This record gives sequence, C-alpha cells and structure tokens, in this order.
Amino acid sequence: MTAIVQQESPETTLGAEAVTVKKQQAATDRTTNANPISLSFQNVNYSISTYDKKTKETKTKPILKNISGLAPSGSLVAIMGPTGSGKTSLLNVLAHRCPVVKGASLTGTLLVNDSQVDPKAFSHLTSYVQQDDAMFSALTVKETLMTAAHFQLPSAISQSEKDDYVDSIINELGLNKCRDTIIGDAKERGVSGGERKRANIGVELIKNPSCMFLDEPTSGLDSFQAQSVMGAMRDLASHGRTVIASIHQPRSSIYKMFDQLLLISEGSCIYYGSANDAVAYFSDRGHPCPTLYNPADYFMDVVSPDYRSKELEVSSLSRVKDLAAAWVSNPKSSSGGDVEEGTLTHTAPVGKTFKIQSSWFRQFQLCFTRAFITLKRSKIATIGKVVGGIFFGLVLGALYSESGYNQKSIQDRTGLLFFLTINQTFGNMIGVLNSFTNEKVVVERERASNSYHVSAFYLSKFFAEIPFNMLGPIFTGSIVFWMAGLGAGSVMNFVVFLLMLIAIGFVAIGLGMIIACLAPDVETAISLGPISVVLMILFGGFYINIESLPVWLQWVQYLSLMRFAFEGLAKNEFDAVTFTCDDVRPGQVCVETGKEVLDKLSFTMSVPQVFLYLFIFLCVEHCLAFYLLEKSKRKYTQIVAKKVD
Ligand SMILES: Nc1ncnc2c1ncn2[C@@H]1O[C@H](COP(=O)(O)OP(=O)(O)OP(=O)(O)O)[C@@H](O)[C@H]1O
Repeated sequence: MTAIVQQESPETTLGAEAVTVKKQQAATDRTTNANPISLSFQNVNYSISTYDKKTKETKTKPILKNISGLAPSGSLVAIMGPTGSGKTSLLNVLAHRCPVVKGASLTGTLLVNDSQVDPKAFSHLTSYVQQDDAMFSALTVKETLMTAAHFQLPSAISQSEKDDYVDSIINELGLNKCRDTIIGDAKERGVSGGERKRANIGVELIKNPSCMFLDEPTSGLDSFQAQSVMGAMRDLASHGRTVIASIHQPRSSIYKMFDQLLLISEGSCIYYGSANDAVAYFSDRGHPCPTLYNPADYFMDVVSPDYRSKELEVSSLSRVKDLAAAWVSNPKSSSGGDVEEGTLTHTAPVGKTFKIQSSWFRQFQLCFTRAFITLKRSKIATIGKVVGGIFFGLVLGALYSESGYNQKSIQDRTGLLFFLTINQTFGNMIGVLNSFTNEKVVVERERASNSYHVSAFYLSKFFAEIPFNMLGPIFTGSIVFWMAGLGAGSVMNFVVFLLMLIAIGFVAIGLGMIIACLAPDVETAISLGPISVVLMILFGGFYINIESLPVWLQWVQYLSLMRFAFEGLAKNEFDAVTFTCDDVRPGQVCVETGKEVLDKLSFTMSVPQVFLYLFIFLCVEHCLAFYLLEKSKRKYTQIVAKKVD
C-alpha cells in the first residue's frame, strides 16, 4: 500500500494565532479539505445469530460476505443493491457505527489513511446522515441549522460568520423557500418530506466533514430534489471529501455523478469499481445493458432476487450467486475494485484528539433555548395545561363546594386530596413520556457527533420545563382550594397546598424521564407509565392504610410518590381543623379534629418533612434518569482489524 505521507505539523510552522485563524477558516471553508480521508476495507464479514423457533436452533446469518474496496478522498461512492442486501450494514461498518448486537460477529480490515483510527476521532471528522430525519420539530430550518452550527463550529467563529455559513448551506440545498418554516411532525405540519430530508443533510454538513456517509439520502424525494441533493454531494466530493451513500434506484443523471459503484446482493459484492466501467463489466458477464436504459435500473434488475414464484426465485438467486462468484474470481476483487492505489491521496493518519466545540455553559444555554422555544411553540400543549387546569379546578371545586366540616366531609376531603395527587402525577408524566421519548432520538444523533455533554442537555430540559409545568397546578389549585373551602381558608395553607402540587408535578416528571429513558419508543413508554402510576396509587395510603400493608411489602410505600404527596396534602389540610358532629349516626363515634383523621390514616410526618422527602425523591429520580440517558448512548462494535501489507 502507498506509504503514509507524514505532513509537518502546522503548529510548528505557524504562530499560535495564525493556526487558530487557519483552523477557523478551515471549519467553514467547503472548497478545501484539511483532512482528506481515504477508506480501505478488506474482507469485511458481518453476521448475526438468529434463533429458529421451529428447530430451536441458533443459526448464524451472514449479512456481509467478504466485502473489499477502497474509497479515496475526493470520490463519491454509491452502494447499490436490492432491499435487504446489506447496504445499511456496510455503511454502518465503514462509518464505525455498527451497533452492538448480541451474538454478532464483525471481522475484516478497515483502515483510514492506511491506519486504524480511534472511532471518536473518526466521528469528529465524519458525518452520518441516517434514514430517519430526527430533528426538533418546533424549530425552523434556519434555527435547526444555526443550533447545529453553534454546537459544531469553533466558538471563536463569530455569530455573523456562522449566519453566513448556514445561509450558504441553505442556498446550496435549495431550502431558501422554507428557511423560516418549522420542521414539524405528525401533530403539526411543517416542511415537506423532501425539505426535511435536505434539512437533515444540512445539519450533517455543518461541521464541514471530511467524509460523509448517507443512508438512502434520496428516499422520499422527487427526482428533481434527489438530483439537487446528490449534486450537493458531488460538489462536496469534488472538493476533496469522501462521500459514501447507499442509494436505491438513482436516475441516470445521478448515476453519472458516481465515481465508484459498490453493488451488493444477498450480502455479497457483485461489483466494485468505476461506475463508468460497470456496464462493460456486466456486458462481459452476459448481461449487456440495453441501449437507452438507465444502467442503475438494469443492475438492480440483474442483482435482485425475485420471489414472485419458486422458479423465479431459484433462477434469480442462482444468477446472483454466479455474479458474486465471478466477482470473487476477478483479480480486482481483493484489491478494492479497479480503483487505482495511486489515486489515494494519503495524508497523516487521522489524529486521536476530538473535543466538543463549545463550553459546558454554552451547551447548556443552547439546549435551554431550544427546549424553551420548543415548549413555547407547543401552543396546544400549553393551552391544554391552562384550559385543563381551569377545567379540573372548576369541576372539582363545584363537586366539593358544599362539603363543609361535617363528618361526611372527611371522606370528601381525603378523596379530593388523593385525586389531586393522581391528577398531577398523570398529567405531568404523560407529557414527558411523549416529548422526551421522541427527543431521545435527536439526542442520540447529536451525541454521536459530540455536540454536547448529556448533562447540559438534561439540566437544560429540566429547567426549561419548570414554568410550563407550574401552569396546571397553579390554575387547578387556585380554583379548587377556594371553591372547595380547603385548608380552612388560610392563605398559608393555600401557599403550601400550591407548592405541594407543584412539587408533585416535578417528581412525576422525573419518573416520566426514567420511563422515557428505559423505553425504546413512545408506545412502550405510554404503556409503562400508567402501570407505574397505578402501583404507586395502590401504595398511596388511600385505598389501603399504610399500616395494613403486609410486612414484606411495606418497603414499596417508600417508592410511591402518592404516599408522601398524599400525606403532605392531608397534613396541610387536617392539622388545624375541627369537624361538627351533627351528622353522626347513632352508634357512630364522632371524629372531632383533623388530627384524629391523620391518626386514622397513620400519617405522622410534618409538612417540611414531606417537602424534604419529595426533594430527595426528585434528586434520586433525576440522577437515575440522567444515568440511564448517559448509559443509553449507543455502543458500536469495532471491526476486528489487521493491517494488510
Ligand atoms: N441487528 C439485526 N438483526 C437482525 N437482522 C438484521 C440486523 N441487522 C441487519 N439485519 C438483516 O440484514 C439484512 C441487511 O440489512 P440492511 O439494513 O443492511 O439492508 P439494506 O440493503 O440497507 O436494506 P434496505 O434497502 O431495505 O434499507 C436484512 O435482511 C436485515 O433484516
């Protein structure tokens, strides 16, 4: 292989200031590439183990079989193949992002500029545009790209330079028309599918990567949009970047943009080399591309297994097998197709250093602003909190307005207080389960490109949510307290009552965060949430007295938010009130004071003790949720690599 050309470190030839300026310019200069990247991969084999329920046997399923090739800097490499052929798997391997799967095996050689690299350093110089366009839905296209620019570009670059840089990407990707339109989601309409895809590519372009991986960048785009997106990728490659994209069926004008074509089927390489020479290669093997036919369409027809009938399946699979065998016996197959080694522009190996561009406080500020804008623009959710709060306040207030202070009112008051704890918990938790489970996908992507520390994201989210989550308890609490005549009408009791409702809401959010971190998707999170709340309700001290709990289940009460929230509200309500005995039935004992009610409920804690407990509960929960989020960072398998001499 070509020797690595060690370049003189720029720091040794330039002053520190000049180096900084040079680095800043390089960060936004898309016409040159300071870190050319050439990828070579040899004999890549990837398999997973599957369990056959019928035979009860574990089998090895090969996904990639002995794939080799070279992707020199400055080239646009297309990975083509039928659905399920292994394109995404190969792209993941090349991008050092092959997820850890139990029982999977990944072997071969993967070298970057002739060296093995630290995956983190590699991720710093590369971008990966995934098929799913995960972005914050409430932000506009410009805001989305600006936020990425703040995260990814050196902080020394001024706001106006970042602005100009983002504008240039918006222009290049044809996003001018929708620059101020929100990304949107299923609930709120935003940009079109094609614009969304291009915005996603724009986010990954921000860091001006030396190497870009794209998984199906043209899926969902019309042929004009597909052409413009791939045109942008072609330009990127022409300026010294390595661009590797998996693509289904490119139109002929897009096919002409490719430098290299890697065709795979059933996990085997069918062809790798110059896209121009592929037609001749297939023709030599008895598959001449008809005149005026798009070669990409023709190749896909030839290499796609056909499952329409048993006969077609057998013949198509045998054709694929023959073509795969023909490629293996081709001398170019082990040397990376017909890519000339001389065309590799080797430079020094990719460095081992990488760092997040902005300070922790800047990351916090950016995440906070984004979270706050998202919440502020979620008008339906905010209106829902206010209207829902007023509605529940009025309904409950009206229902309990005539309770008074007789014996029956004891049941009314305990019922109302317990209902309020349930209402606060559900309302706040469900909101988090919805929003946070979706946001996790974006966070995953942003963490993969080292945008920020997860602590900056987590804390900013928590603080941004505070004012919005106070709306519900303030409206419900203020109405129901006075209408139902709670707390003997004392202002002090009213303040404690409101604070307690707000505290319950925050603890419920923490619980929601834990479930959102554990659940793989929104549906699972939404079904797990109520189960945990129902369990907490059972141990809340209302349906069963806490002293009646079986000894071996006593400990569960300490995990129940309801149990302490209910005790706090009850203490605030009953501590200083007295009850009349006029509705006592013959033989019934009159409960004259609120203290007796508290005794019957086995509640002994004071209000400050309850607040302290809720505070501890809150801290423990958020620490746990943070830990789970931190640990949820996707782990990638690294190829078992040996340098080939
Ligand atoms: N973790 C996994 N567990 C089970 N099967 C897997 C796993 N990863 C990949 N596969 C299987 O490997 C094959 C190749 O998958 P891959 O996603 O790489 O194909 P693809 O060519 O990108 O498909 P598409 O064009 O539909 O996106 C598929 O049959 C897929 O089901």
